[in-house]
Amino acid sequence: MHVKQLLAQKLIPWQAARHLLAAFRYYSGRGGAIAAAFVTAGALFEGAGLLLLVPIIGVITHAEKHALFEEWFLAMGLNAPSIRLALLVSAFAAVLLLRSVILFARDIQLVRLQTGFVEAQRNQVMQMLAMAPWEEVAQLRHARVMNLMGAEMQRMGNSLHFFIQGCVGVAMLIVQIALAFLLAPALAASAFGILLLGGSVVVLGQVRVHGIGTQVVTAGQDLMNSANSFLGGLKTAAAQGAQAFFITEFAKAQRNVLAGQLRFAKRQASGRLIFGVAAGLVGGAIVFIGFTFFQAQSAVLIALVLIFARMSGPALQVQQAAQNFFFGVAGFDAIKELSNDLTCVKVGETKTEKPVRPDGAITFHQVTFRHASGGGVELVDLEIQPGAMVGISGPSGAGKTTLIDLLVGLITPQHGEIRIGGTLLNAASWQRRIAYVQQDGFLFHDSVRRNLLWHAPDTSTDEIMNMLEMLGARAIVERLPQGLDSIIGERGALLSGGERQRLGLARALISKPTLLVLDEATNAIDRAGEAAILDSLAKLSPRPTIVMVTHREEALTFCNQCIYLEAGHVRQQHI
Ligand SMILES: Nc1ncnc2c1ncn2[C@@H]1O[C@H](COP(=O)(O)OP(=O)(O)OP(=O)(O)O)[C@@H](O)[C@H]1O
Repeated sequence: MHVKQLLAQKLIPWQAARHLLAAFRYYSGRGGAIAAAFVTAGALFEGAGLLLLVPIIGVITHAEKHALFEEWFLAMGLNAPSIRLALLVSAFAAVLLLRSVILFARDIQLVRLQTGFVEAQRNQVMQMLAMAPWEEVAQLRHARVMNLMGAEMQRMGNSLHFFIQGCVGVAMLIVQIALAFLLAPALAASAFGILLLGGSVVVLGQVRVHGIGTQVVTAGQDLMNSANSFLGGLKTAAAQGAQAFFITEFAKAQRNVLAGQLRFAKRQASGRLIFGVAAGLVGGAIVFIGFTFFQAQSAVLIALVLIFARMSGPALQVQQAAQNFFFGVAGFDAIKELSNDLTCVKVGETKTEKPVRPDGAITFHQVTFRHASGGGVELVDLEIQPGAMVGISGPSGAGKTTLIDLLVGLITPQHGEIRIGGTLLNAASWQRRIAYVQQDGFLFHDSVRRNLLWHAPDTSTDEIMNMLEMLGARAIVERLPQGLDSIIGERGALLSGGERQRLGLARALISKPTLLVLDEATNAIDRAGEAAILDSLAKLSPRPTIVMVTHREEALTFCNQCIYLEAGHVRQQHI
């Protein structure tokens, strides 16, 4: 009834566990078979060591001889106890040595598999995120991804670690049980009867921890979200003296994580307590039942007590492993959930495409794209000639960014079509010729040089400096302590907004794009500076096609095609 109830209520996540183990088996392949061989060998050597204890105790206590070894000793003509003991102890030491070597190799192989699997999962998620359609990625909470890549991956790794430990424990138990039956079948059977009865109830009651695991996943995401918001809004909060809000939010999220972890730790500790008590009771029961009902030989009785005492280790290991495994499976659930939310595109599907050379015009024919919110663009007709400088303007929410996203292939038209030189836009090949600069740029915590060469690693220092000169950024870089090799902080935090935008533009131009897209990419630069940059862009020869979104009238004077959008429709177009 108890088991049925657990299955019906899905308190134990069998399916998630099966998925995790299937993924692990697929990953580990031959390495898994090697690990299994080590685990088995380790358990067998452990058993061999225990088995040797019986004659050793027999010789030491001058007790009854055990038939298993006695026949062998007689056949070899070995009768002196000291010789027998020397032989047995040497064999015991050799077995222990071999066992230690096997356990060493086993542990290394298991850690290799476990960490390798986590690494493979991380790479897979990264690839999934990088290749998924932009509309889907745009909806993801960053905190969810960060929490998944850090804490949940770690927990999934732990879950596997404990699964492996559980397998090791089971292998040890099987050998020890076999040994107990070999030595005294009837006595071992009665001891196991007691053990199985109590053990199954305890184990099933104790592994119901998946709910706690899921609670910790949610709490972890909240914690990460809180930390993200804190870092993002720190300057605003500091300027307004509102840091207390972030601190309270963070503390609340942290309390939830701790509460989940504490609940789990309590469950674990109670499991250990129950096992401690049970182990003592079983040991006592063996001695009592063995002596009273089975008149067991003392050497066998001592060996059995030793075996059972040793079994409590692996048995506890199995129980705790099951708990930790199901607790950590929630981490794998979170990864699966993310992959369900994203459309998977294989890397191979895109890499083979040749970059498109848009010798002809870019044409939009009756293009419509509506976001889930209802905003977007509708029935847009456009033609952009190669080398044109196009300005897109319109009020906030008019659909300018949506139009740009369609142009660069981040989203696909729900109606109508976009053609490049007469061929339907193929995002994978088209995007390799595009440089896209946003308002807030995309600078990472690294040197100026590495930020600029992100897309064109072979560019020479001279070329970089010329480009910076053209964009009025040479002096900015020369002022920095290590010039091009100066670190510019997280998202370029050590530079001004205008300086960041100039570097963003430099990076775009260094990649020599066919289409340069500027989404309010110069709005933080003073008007004179912006005019100088746009003038330089207009004079580029050969000039890429430039499409820029801007709110500034002056910027539009540099364009030879202006598109005015309103409520998702092209209202005016001047060529
Ligand atoms: N990912 C999205 N999901 C849902 N709605 C969106 C999404 N992106 C944009 N929208 C909505 O679509 C409309 C057009 O947005 P878009 O970003 O294209 O406007 P915009 O002209 O670039 O505005 P702004 O000048 O303020 O940047 C807006 O109403 C916006 O709320």
